[in-house]
Amino acid sequence: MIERIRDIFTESIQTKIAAADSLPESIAKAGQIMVNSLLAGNKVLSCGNGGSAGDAQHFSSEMLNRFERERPSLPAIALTTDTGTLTSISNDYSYNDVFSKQLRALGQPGDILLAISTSGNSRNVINAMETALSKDMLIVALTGKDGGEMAGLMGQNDVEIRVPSNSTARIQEVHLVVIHALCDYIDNSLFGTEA
Ligand SMILES: O=C(CO)[C@@H](O)[C@H](O)[C@H](O)[C@H](O)COP(=O)(O)O
Ligand SMILES: [Zn+2]
Repeated sequence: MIERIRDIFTESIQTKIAAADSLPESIAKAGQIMVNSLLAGNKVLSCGNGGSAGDAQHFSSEMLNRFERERPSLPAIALTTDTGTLTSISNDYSYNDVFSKQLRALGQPGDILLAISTSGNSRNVINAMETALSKDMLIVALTGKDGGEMAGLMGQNDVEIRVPSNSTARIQEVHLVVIHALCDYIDNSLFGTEA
């Protein structure tokens, strides 16, 4: 068991090293479209299932509260948090609609959808992306594996950040680093560079 535990750390580190090689350009592009959207008075809406729901909320907390420095609150909404809305949309329509139905009400042209799925194949996240496209929002997709169906839905100005791994857990671990890198990009762009 000790060896298994060591292997988990080693795999996580190796996945992060591979991601440090392949992802910085797409993370910078995603950070810049988020900055442009925030400067235009827009916001970031985030969604995902399971561990990715936690990631969606982690991102919105860092926007609404703070990341690593004192600065004004930034506008973000996690679509994963309102149990009344989530249960009633699932009950009356379908779990596939839980994010897209909220987005139809809350999404504005120029807003960003942060769509998080390790497989790229979660139907409710895909439906949210289709709604975002129909509302002239931009999409930042955090994916893994082969990008799934989500990879085929990206518009010209959208950004997919695909973690080079086939393991859901390892992909999630890198998604968290990506989220922190996006927060760092946003804070440094909007409020000045910090060491
Ligand atoms: O956290 C984990 C496993 O590490 C799970 O909760 C995982 O997030 C769930 O199986 C999700 O439903 C997977 O969805 P997705 O990442 O493929 O979109
Ligand atoms: Zn997990």
